[in-house]
Amino acid sequence: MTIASSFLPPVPAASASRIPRVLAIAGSDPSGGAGIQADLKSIAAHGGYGMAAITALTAQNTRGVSAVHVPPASFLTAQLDALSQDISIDAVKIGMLGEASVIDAVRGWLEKARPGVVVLDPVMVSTSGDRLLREAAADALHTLLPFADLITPNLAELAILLNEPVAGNWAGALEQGKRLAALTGTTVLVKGGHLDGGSGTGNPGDRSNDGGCPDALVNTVGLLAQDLVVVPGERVPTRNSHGTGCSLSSAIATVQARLMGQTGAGDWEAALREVKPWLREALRASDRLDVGTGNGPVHHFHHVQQHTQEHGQTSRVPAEGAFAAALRDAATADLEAIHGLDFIKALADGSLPEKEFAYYLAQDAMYLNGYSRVLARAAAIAPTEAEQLFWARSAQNCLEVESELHRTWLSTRTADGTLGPVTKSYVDHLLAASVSGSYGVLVAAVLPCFWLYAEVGETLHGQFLAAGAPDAHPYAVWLRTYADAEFAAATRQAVAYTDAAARAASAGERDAMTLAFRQSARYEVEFFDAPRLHA
Ligand SMILES: Nc1ncnc2c1ncn2[C@@H]1O[C@H](COP(=O)(O)OP(=O)(O)OP(=O)(O)O)[C@@H](O)[C@H]1O
Ligand SMILES: Cc1ncc(CO)c(N)n1
Repeated sequence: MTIASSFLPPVPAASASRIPRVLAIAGSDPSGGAGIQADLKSIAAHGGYGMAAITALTAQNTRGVSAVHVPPASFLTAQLDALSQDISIDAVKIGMLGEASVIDAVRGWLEKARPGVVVLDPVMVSTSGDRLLREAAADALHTLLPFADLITPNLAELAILLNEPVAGNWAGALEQGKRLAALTGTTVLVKGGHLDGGSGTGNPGDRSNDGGCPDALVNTVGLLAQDLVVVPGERVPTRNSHGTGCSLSSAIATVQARLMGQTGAGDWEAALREVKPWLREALRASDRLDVGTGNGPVHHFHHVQQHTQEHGQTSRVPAEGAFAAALRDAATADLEAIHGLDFIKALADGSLPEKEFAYYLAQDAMYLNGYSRVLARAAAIAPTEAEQLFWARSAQNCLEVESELHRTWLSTRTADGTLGPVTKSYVDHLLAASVSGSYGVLVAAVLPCFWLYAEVGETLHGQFLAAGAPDAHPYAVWLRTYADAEFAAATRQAVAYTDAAARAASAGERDAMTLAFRQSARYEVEFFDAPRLHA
């Protein structure tokens, strides 16, 4: 076998849906947010098969780089040769190179292997401000640029590559991008991550300004539909921007390789438009990772459903809002049943006998006393202080409403003070949920009293207003106060906490939550029907 033929990769089987094989030639970030670790996650997140030839080892975390070790460049060549002798590589992403000998090794390999897609992220300085490329290696890097199909410098790297001051604004950065494209004959992606779009503090890792975050593709040789394609983007207010550059370049390389496989031609603009929203959501979801105390990593797999393990069985964690939406669906029939009740219809049109209204008020006061104790129990076992405070406040509110009922509505009425059968069953059900030991089951059980009450209130209030809010209506005062904006806000909060509890729960616990919620929703119907039966 000749030396040259040993570099010829096996002919790939033609298939439109082939998984792109993407090689990252980059440094290691042991904290997992940047470097090859980020590259492999990004490649996988875009459906590629990731490979990694390591140029350098760094000792770093989310606060900074404390040491860099560059193994002999000949060993990098050995890694690269091992890959290209065996595997067809659809795309290469190049990241941290460290020093000139490494750059020479990569260039030597690219000359032989000629991969179809080469994206070069000219990594020089980390987010934390630490050098990842020796100053003396800048010239060597220039010799590598013409081998790239896409170069992805940030604003500082763009300036260094051109030997110019850092652009003061986006227009200046685009001009620099054009100059670099002309100089290298390559397409340049100008990244807006470091633009100071608003109230940012200017600290290296602080992206917390409120301007946009555009990126732009620039070239001068007709590889794009236009010389300049600006892709606008929303700026995510987070300091978790560690590795955004690495993640973006690997993702683009992967999508470009996929497009090449599907259509035979790449499309940088399409690749960028696909990757940018993914990166935005990865930044948005970064808090969920809770990694490190500095500039944390982005959540590469934010779009993948989380799973929980229970009794050796894996179950899907519902997407945010999905559990609450399912509960709401389950309660639709109950809500319709409530609106069909004689009690509600008569309350709305004013024909409700006073005796039934008085019964309802007296039972409501008794119910609220029990409900308040159950809410206090939710406060006691709440997982966060915000939730503790919310349930404690709700418990207090209930007691205040109860005493208000006695002070005003009930003081002038004669109502039977004995606990009615529906009130007793409903409160017993809530008390059972409160000793179930599950916070999720407890909050699901108390939710219908917020949710259905708020929705019934809104409908009745709306009907009352639509009828011209007649003062002569016997229950006018009651109906006027029924729809309360503060209560509606508390209801939304209770729904959100229940949804979050469901996402943290096991599948079995979620089922128990659903059951507890449905039973309470049923009791809401019966509670409104009780005056007709028991007054
Ligand atoms: N706060 C943010 N909100 C939205 N997008 C962002 C934000 N910060 C960076 N980006 C995007 O991340 C990508 C990388 O841009 P950036 O200019 O940060 O590169 P970089 O400095 O090379 O990254 P790194 O932090 O990994 O060194 C770009 O697509 C940019 O638009
Ligand atoms: C290994 C490595 N490569 C690139 C970067 C740039 O984010 C980093 N911090 N670490």
